[in-house]
Amino acid sequence: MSFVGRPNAGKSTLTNAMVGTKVAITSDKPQTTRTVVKGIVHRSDGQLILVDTPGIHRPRTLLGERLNDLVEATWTEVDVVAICFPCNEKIGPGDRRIAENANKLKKGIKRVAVATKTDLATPEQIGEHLMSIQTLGADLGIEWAEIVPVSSVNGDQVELLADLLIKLLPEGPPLYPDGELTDSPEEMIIAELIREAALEGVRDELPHSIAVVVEEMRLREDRPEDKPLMDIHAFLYIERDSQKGIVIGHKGSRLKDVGQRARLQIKELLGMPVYLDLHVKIAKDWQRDPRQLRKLGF
Ligand SMILES: Nc1nc2c(ncn2[C@@H]2O[C@H](COP(=O)(O)OP(=O)(O)OP(=O)(O)O)[C@@H](O)[C@H]2O)c(=O)[nH]1
Repeated sequence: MSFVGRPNAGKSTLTNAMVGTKVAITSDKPQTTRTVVKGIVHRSDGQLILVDTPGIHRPRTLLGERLNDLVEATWTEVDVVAICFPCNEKIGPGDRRIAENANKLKKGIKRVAVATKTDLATPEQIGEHLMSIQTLGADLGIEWAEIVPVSSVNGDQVELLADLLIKLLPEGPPLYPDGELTDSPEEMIIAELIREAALEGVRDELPHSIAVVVEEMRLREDRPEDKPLMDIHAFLYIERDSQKGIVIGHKGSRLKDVGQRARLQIKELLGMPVYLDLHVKIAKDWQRDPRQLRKLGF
């Protein structure tokens, strides 16, 4: 199944809350998610495969177009599409467009509405929000299989959502081995963790300009077996020379801080200490350049 919704609706946070571990990075900047991440929830009554997708938006760059295409391609592969409508924001034209698109999907796909971020709204606001979702469904002729309010931050109703979603899935053999929580390669998760750390505290256009690629990752040689160390070399790409100063900070302080925060997360992921070598590079206007996009994995 797949969570969809406009940027910042809380899709990645909900994916992580359901999987119980961080498989997708999150931030308060819209359009953080750039890849399709699969999170797997293992339960006694079934396996729920969550496909976290980039938020749908009006594309302004080639990257934006590619991301929208990716989402629409995902929609054809799933059994359930759950549209996220954050409770702290009114339902707007963006939500409507997404719901309309979801409605064009093939007949068998079930539609679920998830009212996210309930912790940010009063019970009255949540009530009104649920009514608006109902009305939107009626307007567009969408039959919601469920409408579920949740909070990923305090965990409210997250378990219930998993119960309801599993019931909507067709019966079949498990698709992933027990214990596997994501299908993303380790290098990709690591690059994402670095990007997440780099997004903290940057503003305006800069969050969109940042891309991270892990160039090399290998166990340090000559280490005792019980004291492994992973060497990781990564590049943090930006689009313009003028962005360099902000990312690196005074005497490299900001980059150092980003590296430190990312390193702790990577250490937790890999279960071993990590040496992270992080360099900043310029890939001029990469969001609009097909060649650069390819190089960066889009
Ligand atoms: N208070 C509260 N904040 C939430 C909740 N879920 C998500 N957020 C916050 O909302 C922001 C966006 O969350 P994401 O999960 O990154 O949203 P997304 O829909 O994946 O966003 P894109 O990647 O931009 O498409 C982050 O700052 C989250 O911490 C929630 O249940 N409660």
